[in-house]
Amino acid sequence: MSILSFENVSLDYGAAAKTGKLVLGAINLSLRADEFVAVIGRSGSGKTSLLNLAAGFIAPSNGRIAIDGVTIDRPGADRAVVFQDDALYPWLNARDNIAFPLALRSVPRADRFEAAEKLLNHVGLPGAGDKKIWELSGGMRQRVGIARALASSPRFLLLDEPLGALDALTRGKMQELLLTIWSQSGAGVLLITHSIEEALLLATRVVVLSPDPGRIAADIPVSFGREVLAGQPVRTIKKQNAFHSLQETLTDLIHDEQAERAA
Ligand SMILES: Nc1ncnc2c1ncn2[C@@H]1O[C@H](COP(=O)(O)OP(=O)(O)OP(=O)(O)O)[C@@H](O)[C@H]1O
Repeated sequence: MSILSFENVSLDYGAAAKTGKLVLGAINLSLRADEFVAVIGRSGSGKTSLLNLAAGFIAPSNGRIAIDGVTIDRPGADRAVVFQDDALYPWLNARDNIAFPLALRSVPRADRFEAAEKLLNHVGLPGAGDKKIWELSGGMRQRVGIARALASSPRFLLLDEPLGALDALTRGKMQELLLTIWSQSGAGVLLITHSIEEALLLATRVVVLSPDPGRIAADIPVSFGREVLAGQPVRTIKKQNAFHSLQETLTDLIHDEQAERAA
């Protein structure tokens, strides 16, 4: 089983940032390919920076990020990224957006078409392949973005607030889709979210980043996502005492000075 690891990783954005400020300090974190890790933390605590490091978009100032012991120094097909802004190509229809990573790998057109159709079904958009991007709702666009991320069969899905711009109802449906995809794809998930509730509902571990410099204040195993996958209604899960109590703990860790004390 693949493991994505941050080994003593620190980050400053160097002279270009003109602050010289350490954004992340000595992060040690491992993500197995059967885990769903949600990262929460105050604005500016370094969540997106952490994800960009895992994606290989930026390099650490110290330490290293590795998959199965091999250092990551660039983006790769083994890691797929989905952002809040779907970043789809407006000149391509839904099917060709999904098939794009396969076209880059010179997969024959008929095979790309077939794979994209399967992925459209998988994300709940059967028959939508010919749709133009501007014909799709925000939720549908994120579904296409997730399908495109899955097209390269990544070992890790790196999700930066992918549901942040969606209305509550759509977000709820998409949360369940993310869980299903995680359980079926065999890819590990690293999810950045501002929603404590979302982190608790989806993740197998919730990591709290505290700021200045960003460091891990808590790393808490949770299991509500498995209850969702087993068909337990989300509203029932959210009523559990255990859910409330973890919600409070995480809120305190993020908003109180406890984060600093716990580090
Ligand atoms: N490209 C960059 N150049 C310089 N500084 C940056 C850059 N990107 C982020 N920063 C700084 O790094 C710190 C952490 O930013 P980051 O976006 O990783 O935090 P975040 O926790 O994701 O924040 P938010 O929740 O607001 O999205 C901030 O102080 C930010 O200003």
